Amino acid sequence: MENILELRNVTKEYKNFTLDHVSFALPQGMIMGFVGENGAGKTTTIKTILDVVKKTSGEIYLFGQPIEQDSLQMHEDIAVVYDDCSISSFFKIKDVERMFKSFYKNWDTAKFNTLTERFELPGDKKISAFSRGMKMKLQLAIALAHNPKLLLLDEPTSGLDPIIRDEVLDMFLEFIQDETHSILFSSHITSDIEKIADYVTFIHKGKIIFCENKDDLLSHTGLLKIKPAVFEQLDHDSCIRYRKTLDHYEVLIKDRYAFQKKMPDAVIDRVTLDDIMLMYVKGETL
Ligand SMILES: Nc1ncnc2c1ncn2[C@@H]1O[C@H](COP(=O)(O)OP(=O)(O)OP(=O)(O)O)[C@@H](O)[C@H]1O
Repeated sequence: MENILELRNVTKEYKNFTLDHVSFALPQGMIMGFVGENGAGKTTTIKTILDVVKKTSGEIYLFGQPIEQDSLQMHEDIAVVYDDCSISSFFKIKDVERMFKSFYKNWDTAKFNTLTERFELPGDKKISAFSRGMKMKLQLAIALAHNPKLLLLDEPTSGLDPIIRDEVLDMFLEFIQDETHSILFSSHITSDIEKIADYVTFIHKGKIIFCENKDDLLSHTGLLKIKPAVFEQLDHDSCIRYRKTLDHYEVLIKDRYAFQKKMPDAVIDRVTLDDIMLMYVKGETL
């Protein structure tokens, strides 16, 4: 399987923040969820891929080729959606259509119209009168209407109500159906990532903590609650992080099936992405 996007040791140094040797690969036909707390470096990573932010060092490969500096802003095969809408607030939908039609060779007016209708975006209002959710839907319609191969989405579902969010997630799944399209999307709504992502990449303070197959991650990782006496005897290799509460310990277990064999009586709970992130950020290593 080819990688549609690959970052190798990408670094960006700001005064008070460093994107620190970020490496991960997104295979063709896959969706990668990009998670991390506020200020972890998700937007900076996405902007670095697009060369909107100049990387300090490292390599980025798109469609198997190293990216050419300054050539990406209007790349036909890439669409970007940021969490803030930069389209002129004086425009109406027909102006947006006219502008993007002139930018993109592969622009599909029929698709754009179908999407704006599906999203119930009003043709008679200026963008300035659009709600946050409406602006997000407009950006998604633009992104999908120029038939890109790679979608880079920064918080694409924030501000959308649950019904539209569900519809948008289904559209993302439709988008990758032919196995030649891929999506990298950052989100704080981890249930969205659990629902549609094939891979999860977790960034913390500018460093990649893991990039894993989502199903493997969620099925193998487990949460163990134990008394202090049992905690003292734990095999360190099985544990990722632990937290001490008033009367017991919570331990994030790397492979709950292997661990269960070693401790058949242990009760190991399934975890969510939120549990995993919380333990990595707040927990301690053994
Ligand atoms: N132009 C800039 N100059 C200096 N520092 C910056 C600049 N842009 C971003 N940063 C810093 O880089 C860090 C990472 O920011 P970034 O926006 O990438 O985080 P994020 O993971 O997308 O956060 P959020 O989830 O809140 O959107 C922050 O500390 C931010 O202040």
